[in-house]
Amino acid sequence: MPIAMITGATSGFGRAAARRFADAGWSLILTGRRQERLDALKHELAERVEVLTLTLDVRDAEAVKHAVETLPEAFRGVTCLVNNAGLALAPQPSQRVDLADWHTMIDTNVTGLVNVTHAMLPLLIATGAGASIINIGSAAAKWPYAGGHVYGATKAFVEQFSYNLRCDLQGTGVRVTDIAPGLAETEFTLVRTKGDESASEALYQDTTPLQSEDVAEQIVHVATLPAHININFLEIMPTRQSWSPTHVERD
Ligand SMILES: NC(=O)C1=CN([C@@H]2O[C@H](COP(=O)(O)OP(=O)(O)OC[C@H]3O[C@@H](n4cnc5c(N)ncnc54)[C@H](OP(=O)(O)O)[C@@H]3O)[C@@H](O)[C@H]2O)C=CC1
Ligand SMILES: O=CCS(=O)(=O)O
Repeated sequence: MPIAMITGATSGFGRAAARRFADAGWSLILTGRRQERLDALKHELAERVEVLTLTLDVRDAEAVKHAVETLPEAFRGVTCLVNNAGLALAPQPSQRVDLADWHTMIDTNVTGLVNVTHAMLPLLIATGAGASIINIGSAAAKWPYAGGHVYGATKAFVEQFSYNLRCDLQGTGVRVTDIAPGLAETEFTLVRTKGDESASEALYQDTTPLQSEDVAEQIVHVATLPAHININFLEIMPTRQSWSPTHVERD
């Protein structure tokens, strides 16, 4: 059976992708910091598929390296790495942001993603044809908005890193895709606002955001394409989201 390793499997897209991969019969390596959520997901899925959970903070390069190096033999033949763990913080304008929040986004969305990718490359290259790395970027990589500051910039990194990685991996059979969702209803806004449930509810109210399952469906679709096909970039928005005009300041 093919194996998917998913970072950030305790919530949102990552958890939905775990369920969707399980529907397709894939074995799973599920990671995140919240052990109890990993346990619950393993309990849910382990009757159907093989599941290994790793309590892991992607920002900790040594811990990531050690976890990958000590993967049990049965889980080393990874077919798909889903680099999904990530977050936004500080929805306020740059001039009112705590520097620590910018660092946390960079440490997670950029450093964490490269930590996991670097550790996993030998395994994915050993798998070869049909293997893939799916990086979860964001529409915020391309479309600026007030309060997007470092978050959008980290996702622009994810997009360009994905393309550059593709160049290096040419000839190995390993594919690379940046999936860039727009507005999606997960715990994302609760994290961004540090627990403001009313702000989270207000953002998704009276519209039709993407759901985790919509993004999970695309992740599994990309991972299960024939080995000769590489989707480079896949931006997904709700039908009810499009682009705003630029803002003009007036007296
Ligand atoms: N929702 C949206 O509108 C969009 C989200 N995205 C991106 O999708 C990805 C998933 O977000 P989403 O599902 O929406 O949000 P959630 O908050 O629901 O899930 C985020 C996941 O990331 C994990 N995570 C966060 N920090 C770390 C860390 N340091 N180490 C390990 N795992 C971590 C969390 O696990 P735990 O806390 O247990 O560690 C959790 O499982 C993110 O990269 C996000 O930027 C992109 C576009 C749109
Ligand atoms: O990546 C998340 C989507 S948005 O909140 O930046 O639009």
